[in-house]
Amino acid sequence: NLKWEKNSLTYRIENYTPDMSRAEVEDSIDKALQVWAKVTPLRFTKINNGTADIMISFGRQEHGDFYPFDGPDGTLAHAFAPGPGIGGDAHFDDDETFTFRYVLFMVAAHEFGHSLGLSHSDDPGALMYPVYSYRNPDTFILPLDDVNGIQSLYG
Ligand SMILES: CC(C)C[C@H](C(=O)NO)C(=O)N[C@@H](CC(=O)O)C(=O)NCc1ccccc1
Ligand SMILES: [Ca+2]
Ligand SMILES: [Zn+2]
Ligand SMILES: [Zn+2]
Repeated sequence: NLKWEKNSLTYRIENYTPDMSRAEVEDSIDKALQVWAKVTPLRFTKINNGTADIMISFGRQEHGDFYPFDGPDGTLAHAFAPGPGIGGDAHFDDDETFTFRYVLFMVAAHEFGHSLGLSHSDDPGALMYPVYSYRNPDTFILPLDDVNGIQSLYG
């Protein structure tokens, strides 16, 4: 598992989805990062220009890397393991509707698990389980499998 060799990470939201207001997108992203910050020494700082460790963007189909998206459903997003350049970046498929069908907070929390070095879990209750399942963002508690995973890297 590749991991970040520093606890203070920057992130930048490069563009927004038309599905939600900018404030809602920023709030979802912030809350998704706090899920991981709560159980590690990691701290996240938002920057509004320049290159951040975790660059966050919405795109559809071919969007500049070798992993084109696939239209509605299927792949919802992908993120790259810790490292320079594209490492840590998270891309969200803008052909998804990130409000009703898929809650951005849930997808982002999962993607940031990858951005921090986690791969998929075979525990169906885990956030890092490969398939999306809705959980209420206001009452969401990071499952133990994910806590163990992230603390094995940054604990
Ligand atoms: C092979 C990768 C690129 C599949 C991709 C993924 O896992 N991204 O992290 C993805 O979008 N997976 C779908 C499920 C699938 O394509 O079968 C998904 O729901 N990912 C978002 C997710 C998964 C679990 C919890 C919350 C969100
Ligand atoms: Ca898709
Ligand atoms: Zn991409
Ligand atoms: Zn995933």
